[in-house]
Amino acid sequence: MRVAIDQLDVALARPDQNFAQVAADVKEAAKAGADVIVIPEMWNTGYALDQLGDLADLDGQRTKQTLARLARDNQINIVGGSVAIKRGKRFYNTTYVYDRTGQLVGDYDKVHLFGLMNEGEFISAGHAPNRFALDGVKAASAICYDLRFPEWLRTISKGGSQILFLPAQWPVQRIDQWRILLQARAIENQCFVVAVNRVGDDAANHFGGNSMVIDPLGKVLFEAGEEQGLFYVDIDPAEALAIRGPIPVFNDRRPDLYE
Ligand SMILES: O=C(O)CCC(=O)C(=O)O
Repeated sequence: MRVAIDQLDVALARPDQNFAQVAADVKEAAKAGADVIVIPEMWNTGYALDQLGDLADLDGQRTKQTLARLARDNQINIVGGSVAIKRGKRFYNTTYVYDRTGQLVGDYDKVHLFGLMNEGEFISAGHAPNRFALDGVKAASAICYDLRFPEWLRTISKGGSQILFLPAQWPVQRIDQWRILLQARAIENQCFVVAVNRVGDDAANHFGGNSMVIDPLGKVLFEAGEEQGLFYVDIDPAEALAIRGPIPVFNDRRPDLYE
């Protein structure tokens, strides 16, 4: 499976510019033979939280139409990062996943909201996991701060997930924690981790990229630098299944003791 990492710079409060960038990147990734492209967190608006009333995507309609068409026209699976949407009277930080036929196969509202960026004052939390399959490969996804909650990533990885996708806007000053947490989640859940962070700045933060692909033994297969770009990594998702035989941590769990 060829994974395209779309380490883009999100233009704050400029959805039109960001939609154009994502469309160009999806087309380029498909031309390069990628099977799936992964986009960062909140790529439509950035963390323009106080402007969501004007900027959030109503029911995710624009995002869903755009990603469905891009997936189908370019025959590529899309893990659509996340976007700011409005549903009813509330705002959410939401992922949409499309397969290469243009079918919506997964959606997810970020479960753990990040107080340090005042996210919970503006956005409502989700309650449900996002598990899906792309080309027959089982996968799950979460968003940014969710990474700090091993219980949640264990929960969503149950059921044989071979890849965990994690779109993010993770500031540069905590990038050392990002690396260690991503490796730990890969090892403990015996799955590939594909984590895609943005680059650039908003009013409060500098984002350093460092998007990563990690194998189920915790080995770093790829780590980007700070530059904006599309990066490609080939992985074999069957490796996640192979290592579960000798060390069957999912079977050896003792939920009677800790759940
Ligand atoms: O946990 C962190 O350090 C970063 C989290 C974050 O930036 C987010 O969830 O948007």
